[in-house]
Amino acid sequence: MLTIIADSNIAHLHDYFNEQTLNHPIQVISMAGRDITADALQQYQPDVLLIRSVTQIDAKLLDTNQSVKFIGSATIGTDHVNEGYVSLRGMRFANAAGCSKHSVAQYVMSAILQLRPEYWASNTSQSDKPVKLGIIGLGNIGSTLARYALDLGWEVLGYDPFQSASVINNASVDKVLAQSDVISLHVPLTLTGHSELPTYHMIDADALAKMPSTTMLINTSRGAVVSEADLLADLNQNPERQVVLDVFENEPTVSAELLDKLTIATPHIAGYTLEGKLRGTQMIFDAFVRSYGEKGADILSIKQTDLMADLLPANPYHWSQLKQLPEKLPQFYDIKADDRQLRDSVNEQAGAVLGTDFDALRKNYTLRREWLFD
Ligand SMILES: NC(=O)C1=CN([C@@H]2O[C@H](COP(=O)(O)OP(=O)(O)OC[C@H]3O[C@@H](n4cnc5c(N)ncnc54)[C@H](O)[C@@H]3O)[C@@H](O)[C@H]2O)C=CC1
Ligand SMILES: O=C(O)C(=O)[C@H](O)COP(=O)(O)O
Repeated sequence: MLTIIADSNIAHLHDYFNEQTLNHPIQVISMAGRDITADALQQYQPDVLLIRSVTQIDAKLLDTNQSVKFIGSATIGTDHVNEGYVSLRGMRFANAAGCSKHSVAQYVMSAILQLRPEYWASNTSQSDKPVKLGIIGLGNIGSTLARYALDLGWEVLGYDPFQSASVINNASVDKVLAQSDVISLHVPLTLTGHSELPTYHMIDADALAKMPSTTMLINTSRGAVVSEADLLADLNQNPERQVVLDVFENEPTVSAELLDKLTIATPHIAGYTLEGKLRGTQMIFDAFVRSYGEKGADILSIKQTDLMADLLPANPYHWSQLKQLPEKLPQFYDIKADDRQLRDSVNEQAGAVLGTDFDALRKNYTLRREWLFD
């Protein structure tokens, strides 16, 4: 019997991980990601952990455990996982790189075009001053976002010191900060000692001072990439600055003082489309199958399966159609509705959105559809 502990927010968990798909006796225990603790591991002795971003994988969770062999995170980000520790313990780890890259890029485009609809027409062929979109981090999401921007004829100013120079990786960080109309952050959260150029607080008072107050800032990466204290000070000085946050430094708690000053704020749902979440599950399922396959039939005999196509209903959302009819944007994605829900969740007494309410918004989120980029 194979025992799996899984975050109950993993989309279609039981469609993927069951005795038919795995051709093996299993028990799947699903629980809130924050409840996957050392005590839970002690109680169930799982072979496999399937998590999302809210479960910290570290010595505190695993030091006393000897049963876990595979950990799969159905997320792009891995800052919640101490990969060095996992590897030292001989456990295998997989994430879902790129799973929601279009979803996040579409969230960013929705935010920009909702706030500045005139940008639909502001392209290199129709204007001598096209929109300049600054992108920091040009991996899966940043480079996908660049494709949407270039498709609208915008200019991309991109900065990623770990990628080769290219048509989109074409600027210094200072140039991105000083010359962009909009800056969107797509870096992993990295800390001093773990990266040559850590991203923790990369947007601080110095960086904000380099950005004209007309520059919009969008953060969908991780909250701590932006210093919230410095952002608050900047917004007090430049109340006209438009700031869009999907992630927060003290997540799942969000300060009402900051929320009041943001133009759009959403509860970490930029990647929450049906496709984005399902792809995340498919990717960790595939990694699990590969991982156990390598260990040979003595552990499991697993049938390969690709359920995603079967589980997805027909998709009526085409980027090419939206470009023809920009007024349909709220039907494609009504970002303001997500913003309202977060603001309605403020607990006035606490002066904040409480963690439990933030988590509930995410758990009960109606997954959007990812537009077809054709
Ligand atoms: N809000 C949401 O719902 C979601 C948020 N995310 C976040 O977005 C992040 C980025 O995702 P991907 O693009 O798929 O990751 P990725 O790993 O494909 O790309 C990240 C890029 O950032 C670059 N980078 C690293 N340090 C940098 C620095 N100091 N300055 C500039 N660039 C730097 C890397 O070279 C890499 O090319 C994830 O790590 C995750 O934290 C991901 C999915 C959904
Ligand atoms: O993939 C990532 O990285 C993300 O930020 C996820 O979309 C976050 O979703 P949860 O794992 O917190 O459900």
